[in-house]
Amino acid sequence: MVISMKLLEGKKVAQALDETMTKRVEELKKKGVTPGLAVILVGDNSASAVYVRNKKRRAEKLGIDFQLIHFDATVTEDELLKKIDELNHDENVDGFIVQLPVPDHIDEDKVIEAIDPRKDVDGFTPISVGNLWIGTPLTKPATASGILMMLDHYNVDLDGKNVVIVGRSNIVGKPTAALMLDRNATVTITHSHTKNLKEITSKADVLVVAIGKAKFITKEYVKDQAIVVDVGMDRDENGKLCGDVDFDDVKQKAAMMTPVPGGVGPMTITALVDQVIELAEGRANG
Ligand SMILES: Nc1nc(=O)c2c([nH]1)NC[C@@H]1CN(c3ccc(C(=O)N[C@@H](CCC(=O)O)C(=O)O)cc3)C=[N+]21
Repeated sequence: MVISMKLLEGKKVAQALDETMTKRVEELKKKGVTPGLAVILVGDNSASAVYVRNKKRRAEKLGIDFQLIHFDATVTEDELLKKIDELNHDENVDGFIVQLPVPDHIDEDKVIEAIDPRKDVDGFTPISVGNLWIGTPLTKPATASGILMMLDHYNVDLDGKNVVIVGRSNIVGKPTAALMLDRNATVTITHSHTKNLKEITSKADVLVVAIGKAKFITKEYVKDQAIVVDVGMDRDENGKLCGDVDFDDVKQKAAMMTPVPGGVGPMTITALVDQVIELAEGRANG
């Protein structure tokens, strides 16, 4: 059997987009503005540490001023809120994020609500979410935005397409639905209580999977010649990084697919730094 599936290589797309973003940063620096990104990391979740390291590497490669604020897992909610208030008022920080998850003794909603929506480069505050859904986004959640940037790069037209999203999280499923609706796709969000999941996913022209279950999606879930976007960051039975999609099984059927790693992950970071540069451009233009 000949497999003609096209790989959606997020890593390569990210590298290509880095070139234009580097030029934008250079232009800003000529105007005396250096884009600033800060990341607050609480505790030492090893996956978070890897993601944050990747963000730092990409930001610095582009000439963005990157600041990591690393708190011990025992930090109090008040100390964290104080730091957020400081960053809200720091003129050199165009945007910042609080890397999730935060430890259980900290109220995640309270922390997110404390972020100034104008600096919310994650797009997680209630104001940001509201603006996203009425079609006037201030900022866009990075993973959702990164997926769109990647599909655009490969000229995937979403207009009128049947999109099925597996997973209803605030950080991936819901914002991806909002952005794809805006592109005139017909969007269905499925989740752990969905009945007959296979029947629904196998009608998808574009299937986006963000459930955090290693290799859950096998070819029975996928329509012939579908486009499959895998947001999972899981570990397989050998401890190796893999996605929510059983890549080797599904590749016989899909027209296009993202690998893990090297797919959505690098695009998430691209979307984040793009957002920071955009805010800095707003600052430079008064
Ligand atoms: N406030 C907040 N904002 C986020 O955007 C956010 C977050 N919290 N918490 C966790 C998720 C996850 N996330 C990833 C970022 C980069 C990779 C990434 O670089 N992945 C590489 C490989 C990573 C590895 O080697 O483990 C790849 O797919 O090729 C993955 C996942 C951002 N998230």
